Amino acid sequence: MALVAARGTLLRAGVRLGTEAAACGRNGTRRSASHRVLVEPDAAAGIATIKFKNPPVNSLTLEFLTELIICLEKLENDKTFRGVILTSNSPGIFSAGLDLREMCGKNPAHYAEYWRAVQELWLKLYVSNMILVAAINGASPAGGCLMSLSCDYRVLADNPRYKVGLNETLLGIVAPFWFRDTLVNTIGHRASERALQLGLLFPPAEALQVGMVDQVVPEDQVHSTALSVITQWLAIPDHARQLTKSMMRKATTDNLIKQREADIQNFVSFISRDSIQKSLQMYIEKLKQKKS
Ligand SMILES: CCCCC/C=C\CCCC/C=C/C(=O)SCCNC(=O)CCNC(=O)[C@H](O)C(C)(C)COP(=O)(O)OP(=O)(O)OC[C@H]1O[C@@H](n2cnc3c(N)ncnc32)[C@H](O)[C@@H]1OP(=O)(O)O
Repeated sequence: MALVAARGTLLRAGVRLGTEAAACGRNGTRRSASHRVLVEPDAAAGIATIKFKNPPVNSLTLEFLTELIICLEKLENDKTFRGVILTSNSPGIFSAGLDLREMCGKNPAHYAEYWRAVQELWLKLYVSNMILVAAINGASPAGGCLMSLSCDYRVLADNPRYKVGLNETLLGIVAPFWFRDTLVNTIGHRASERALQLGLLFPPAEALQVGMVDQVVPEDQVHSTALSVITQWLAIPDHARQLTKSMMRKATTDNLIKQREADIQNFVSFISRDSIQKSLQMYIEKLKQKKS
C-alpha cells in the first residue's frame, strides 16, 4: 500500500521505476540510476551502504523521501542484505532534515502527501529487520537527526560543525509525538524534555555525553567504524535480534500507525496556519541572509 503510494509519487515526479529498481541491485558495483540515493551493495558481506545525494543539503524533499522509501523496501525484501549503513554522499551535511520548501506555500493535499511520506520513512527505518547504522558525516538537524535516531547505532564524525538534535522549536514548529518518542527512547525523558524545548543542537562531545550518538570518531574513520559495528551486530542470529528489536520498538510505531490519519490532519492544519507559515518563511530568509 505504502509502496504503491510512493511509486505514484515517483511516477508523478517523472522517475522511471525500471532504472530506480536498478539502483538497489546487488552485484557489488555502484548503481546510481536513482537520482538522489546511491546504493553501494556488498552482497558477500550482506551489507549495503546508502548514500544521500540530494544537493545542496540532503533536505528531505518528497522525491528524495520517496526514493529512500523504495530503496529501503527493496533492501528489506532482498534477503542478501542484513545490514545497511546510512551516510551522506556530501561530507559536511548528513541531512538538513525536512525540506522547508515542502512545508511552505503549498496546498493541504501536498502537505498531507508530504507528511505521509515522512511518516513512512520513519516507520521503514524504525522497525527495519535489517541492522541500520548511521555514519553521520555532517550536520544533522531535526528530520536528519530523526533518521539517525531511528537506526540501531550512530557513529558521528568529530567535527564541531557537525551538530545533531531536534531543533524544531527554533523554527517555531513542534516536533510531533513520534519524533519525541524516538528521542525519549534514545536519551531518556529528562534529557529529551530539555533538548526538545530548547531545540538543542549538540556538537559531537555533548551528543556523545547525552546519548544522541554511540560513538564519536575522527572524520576519516566514520565509515570504517560503522562497518566494524555492523560486522559485530551481524554475528547475532537474525531471528533473535529482530524479535528483540521489535519488542523494544513496535509499541512506538504502533502508536503512530493507530493514529496515522489524525497525525496527518494535525500536521496539515498546524503547518497551514498563517503564523506557522510566517515563521518558516522567516527561517528560510534567515538561512539566505546568513550567506550574504
Ligand atoms: C502540535 C502538533 C504538531 C504536529 C506537527 C507539526 C509540525 C511539524 C513538525 C515538523 C518537523 C520538522 C522537522 C524538520 O526537519 S524541519 C527542518 C529543520 N532543518 C533545519 O533547521 C536546518 C536548516 N539548515 C541549516 O541549518 C544549514 O543549511 C545547514 C544544514 C547546517 C547547512 O549549512 P550550510 O552548508 O552553510 O548551507 P546553507 O545554510 O547555505 O544552505 C544551502 C541552501 O540549502 C537551503 N536549505 C538549508 N536547509 C534546508 C531545509 N531544511 N530545507 C530546504 N532548504 C534548505 C538553504 O536555504 C540554502 O538555499 P539557497 O542556496 O537557495 O539560499
